[in-house]
Amino acid sequence: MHKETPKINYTDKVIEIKGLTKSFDENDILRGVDLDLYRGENLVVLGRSGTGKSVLIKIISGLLRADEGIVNVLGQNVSKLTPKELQQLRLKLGFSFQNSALYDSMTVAENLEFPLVRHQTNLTRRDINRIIDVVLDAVGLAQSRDQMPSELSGGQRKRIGIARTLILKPEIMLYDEPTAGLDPITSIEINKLINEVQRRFKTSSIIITHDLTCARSVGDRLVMLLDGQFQRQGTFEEVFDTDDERVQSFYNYNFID
Ligand SMILES: Nc1ncnc2c1ncn2[C@@H]1O[C@H](COP(=O)(O)OP(=O)(O)OP(=O)(O)O)[C@@H](O)[C@H]1O
Repeated sequence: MHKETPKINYTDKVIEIKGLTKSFDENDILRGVDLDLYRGENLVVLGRSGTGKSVLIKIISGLLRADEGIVNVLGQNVSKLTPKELQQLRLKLGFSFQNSALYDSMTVAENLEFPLVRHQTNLTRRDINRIIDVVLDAVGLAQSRDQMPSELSGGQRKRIGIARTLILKPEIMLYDEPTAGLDPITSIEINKLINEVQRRFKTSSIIITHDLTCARSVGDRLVMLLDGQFQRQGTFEEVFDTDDERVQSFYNYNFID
């Protein structure tokens, strides 16, 4: 599947990382990472298990501190922010994580309302309903407003999780393994949704995935973390057009059942 060409502003960096290092005890995980995310772009981050992809996302969102290097997010140096400033910045980041579970005792609409009224206290009931309708429509689940999470399929729950993230209008979306645990057809629907979110909400996104079908269908650009650095980057074809065995084995592994 080829995506429509999105509007990407290659002069406007929403994330800029230079020389980032991070170790845990003797374990050097990130060894001088440079990375840019441009406004409007879907950037796919590939890498084997344990290479530090989640650590990178945690550093971007200020949950972990870098040892060295500069991490600028929406023009702010993350390591220099006060806890309050960091909290403000995090509101502009939307997290779609595997474990971002819905509240089982609340309807879909109540699940969506929860973060909204927590962070925006001046909304009327009519505003809240309108915003819920917009995000439900965006994820194609307008009819599920009053359903309970237990009545939804895995793919539908994933969609509602994304809707709940979109409700605060994030500038940057961070997707961690968006298709993990989903069947191939549902995965394709989620890939389409990621592209739809990019187009409709003008978000810039980092998508961490091992799923090469996902990588190919959502990524405007791909980077691969190898031995603590981004050593391959470009389109899907550019990243995999190499004799580097580490890259080839990553590719081949994906297509072995
Ligand atoms: N808080 C921590 N303390 C100590 N070690 C950590 C901590 N967080 C991560 N690590 C280590 O850093 C390495 C990279 O972890 P990370 O979770 O970023 O991998 P990943 O690339 O996201 O893997 P996966 O694809 O399996 O999710 C692992 O060896 C992990 O054990």
